[in-house]
Amino acid sequence: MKIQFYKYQGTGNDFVMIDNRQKVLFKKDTKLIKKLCDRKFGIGADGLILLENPDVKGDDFKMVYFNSDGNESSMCGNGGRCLVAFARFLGVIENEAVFTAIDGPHKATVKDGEVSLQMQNVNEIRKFGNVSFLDTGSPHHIVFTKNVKDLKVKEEGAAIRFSDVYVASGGTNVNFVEAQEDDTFLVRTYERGVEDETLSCGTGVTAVAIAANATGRTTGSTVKLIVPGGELSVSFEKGGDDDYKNIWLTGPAEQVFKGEIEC
Ligand SMILES: N[C@H](CCC[C@H](N)C(=O)O)C(=O)O
Repeated sequence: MKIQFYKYQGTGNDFVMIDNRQKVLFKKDTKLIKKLCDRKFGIGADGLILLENPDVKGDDFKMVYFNSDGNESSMCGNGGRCLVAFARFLGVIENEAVFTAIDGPHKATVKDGEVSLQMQNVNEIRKFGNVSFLDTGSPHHIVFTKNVKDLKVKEEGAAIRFSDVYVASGGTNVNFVEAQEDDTFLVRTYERGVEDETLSCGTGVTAVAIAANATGRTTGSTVKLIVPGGELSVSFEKGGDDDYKNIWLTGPAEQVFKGEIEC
């Protein structure tokens, strides 16, 4: 069977995109999805995303996300932004989208080559000294530290991701953060399900921006995140303590190439 695919990347977080409105791909085929994401034996990507017909009235489409280990996973912020760009390329939307992903409904807008994605509200943030933990559609352990550029992210991230604290609940993503200015942070991320450092993590930088505000490390409601793959921004409204809504993740999302693969 030949499958047509498109390759997208958002600040270096890269994805195989498939228009699955005609049900070309069998979702439970973990082995196939893992192979398609393999950087030597397949197309190569951090994840694979299906654009599907909407289940919810009023939606433009549905998002189904798989990590490169082949397993369906929680929300992908950069992937959601790339999916909106893909839907626009296919003519499914113009410059606005409403869709449903595993973590619920999302709105998105496309403007000046950037995609802004509304993320789920946050109302629970656990804080222990320089560590925070919160879920922005995916779980994120955040370490505020120094000299982030010298860290062994894969090693140190895996140790936390597979620690007793998290392993029973399915693990977590791990973000190492260094303040640059009041409203700017450097972030490097170890991603669950990729089991390596990725060049960017959308739900991760969203979690970092909110944790920075919730712990008083930034006073603004728009935060710039510098990741190895580029720059993203996160804006939000703060209600009461640890109560954040109207959260938007903004950044580039580009088509790299398209292809066909026999599988
Ligand atoms: N690896 C994450 C999902 C993708 C998150 C990331 N690619 C993003 O942009 O949010 C997890 O299993 O929790």
